[in-house]
Amino acid sequence: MTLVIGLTGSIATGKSTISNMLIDWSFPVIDADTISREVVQVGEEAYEQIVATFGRQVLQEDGSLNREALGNIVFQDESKRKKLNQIMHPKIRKRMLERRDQYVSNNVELVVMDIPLLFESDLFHYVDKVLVVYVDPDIQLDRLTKRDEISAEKALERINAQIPITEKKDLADTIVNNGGSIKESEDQLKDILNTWGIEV
Ligand SMILES: CC(C)(COP(=O)(O)OP(=O)(O)OC[C@H]1O[C@@H](n2cnc3c(N)ncnc32)[C@H](O)[C@@H]1O)[C@@H](O)C(=O)NCCC(=O)NCCS
Ligand SMILES: Nc1ncnc2c1ncn2[C@@H]1O[C@H](COP(=O)(O)OP(=O)(O)OP(=O)(O)O)[C@@H](O)[C@H]1O
Repeated sequence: MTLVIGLTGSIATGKSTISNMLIDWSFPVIDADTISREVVQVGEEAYEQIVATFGRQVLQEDGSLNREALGNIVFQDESKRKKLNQIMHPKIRKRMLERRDQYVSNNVELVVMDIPLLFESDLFHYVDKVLVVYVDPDIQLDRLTKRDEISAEKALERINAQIPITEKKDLADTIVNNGGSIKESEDQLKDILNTWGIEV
């Protein structure tokens, strides 16, 4: 039996930091952000639909997607974000589930699905356990502005495009509180996996 863990959080709470630990321990991680980049490669169906919907203003000179330009549009306008989600989410979900099913049919012990919008997109049905990477909202804002070198205003646009991390915390099977040191988070993660019968 494969245990399927849904790893989530909100923007900049530390999902990648935690998923990198799992990758270092050789557990398979299926990353929604990586897949969201695959499905918009030039010539893919989602790419064509994005150009048809948002116009060539969201392309770079070489024709590839200008992520910053598209981000500036969709994080300022919920109806445009919904349009983008309608184009991309079914395709991201399909690829993620195909990869999950491959791991399950190979009977691996554990597979992790790293999905920022696990709750927003109702994807928690596809996993056995939900692990939320939590930090207090003030730390989230501080880390996001520093990591992406953006203003608090821009950071809040992105934060407010998701369910608040304080609410996700209550929906989780368990949380890693990533407000302390990386080592403290790693210790919490090891304990959680051990509780779920996975040796690290
Ligand atoms: C708008 C885009 C082009 C901006 O690209 P950019 O490189 O700046 O950001 P990146 O993709 O690395 O996402 C960073 C974080 O933003 C948040 N985020 C991304 N898309 C969304 C969204 N539609 N709604 C809410 N939050 C989002 C997530 O926390 C994600 O981890 C891109 O985020 C995108 O294509 N989004 C739609 C697909 C999607 O929902 N991806 C999220 C994972 S399923
Ligand atoms: N425990 C920690 N202490 C200090 N800084 C941290 C800690 N964990 C993560 N960070 C930093 O906080 C920022 C956000 O972390 P990370 O990129 O892992 O978040 P994320 O949830 O994957 O973000 P996104 O939703 O954008 O994909 C990064 O700059 C990271 O280096």
